[in-house]
Amino acid sequence: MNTAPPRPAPSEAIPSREALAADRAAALALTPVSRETEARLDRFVELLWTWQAKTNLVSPATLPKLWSRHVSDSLQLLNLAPSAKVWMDLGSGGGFPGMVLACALTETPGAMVHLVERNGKKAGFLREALRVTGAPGTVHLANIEDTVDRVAGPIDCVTARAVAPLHQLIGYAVPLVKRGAKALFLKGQDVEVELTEATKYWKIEPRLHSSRTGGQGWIVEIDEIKHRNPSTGHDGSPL
Ligand SMILES: C[S@@+](CC[C@H](N)C(=O)[O-])C[C@H]1O[C@@H](n2cnc3c(N)ncnc32)[C@H](O)[C@@H]1O
Repeated sequence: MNTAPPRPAPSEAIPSREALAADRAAALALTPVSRETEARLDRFVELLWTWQAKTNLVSPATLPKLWSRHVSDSLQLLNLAPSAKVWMDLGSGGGFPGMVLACALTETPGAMVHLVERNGKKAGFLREALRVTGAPGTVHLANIEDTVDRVAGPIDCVTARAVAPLHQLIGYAVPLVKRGAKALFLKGQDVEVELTEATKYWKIEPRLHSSRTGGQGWIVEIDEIKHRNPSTGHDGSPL
C-alpha cells in the first residue's frame, strides 16, 4: 500500500499518513476493487500527489479525502454500466472519473477509456498516468466539442464530472448517445435545478442515483436524448 506523503503548496494543511491510509481503507471498503487495481490506483495517486505540487489537479481542500472524494466517486460508476468496455470521459482534468475507470478496467479484454482534456498540462499528467499504471486509455488534447464526433468505433459509456452545466453536457453527449452510449454525469446538490434547465432543451428520461460516497452528490444516467426544439445548438442553447 502506498500512502506517499504529499508535497502540498505551503498554504495547504498536510494530512497525516494515518489519515490518508484510513481514507484509502474506507474508500476501498465502499468501492472494492481487485488487488491489481488497488496497486494501479496507488501508482496513480502517488503520481497525482507529485504533480499536485506544481499543477492544480484537484481542489487542495479535498486532498485529505482524495480516495473517498475522488477515487471512490469515480469507481462507483462501474456498477451502473457493468458491461461497458469503451468509455469516454469529457474534461478529465486530474483523471476523475476517467483515469480511475481505466485503472479498474485494465484486466477487461477490449477495455479503452478516451480521456478528453483541453488543458495541456493536465493532458500531460494523464498521459504520464496511463504510462505508469499501464491502464488502457488514450488522451485527446482537444476540446470536447471537436472530439465527440471524431472518435471512431462504438462508445459504451460517456462520463463527466465538474465540467459544465447538465444541459451543456447533454449537448456534448448527443452524438455518442445516438450511437448507443449511456451517459453517466456526476453532479452535486443542485441536480434538480440543472435537470429543470436541461429539460427546456432536451427530451430525456434521466435516472437519478444518489452518490454512494455520501455528501450531496448524484449520478444522472441518460440512455436517450432528443432535441426538444430542432433549432437548438450543439449545447442545447438556442441557435
Ligand atoms: C473542474 S475540472 C474537473 C476535472 C475532473 N473531471 C474532476 O472531476 O476532477 C474541469 C476540466 O474540464 C476541462 N474542460 C472544460 N471544458 C472543456 C472543453 N470544452 N473541452 C475540453 N476540456 C474541457 C478543463 O480543462 C478542466 O480540466
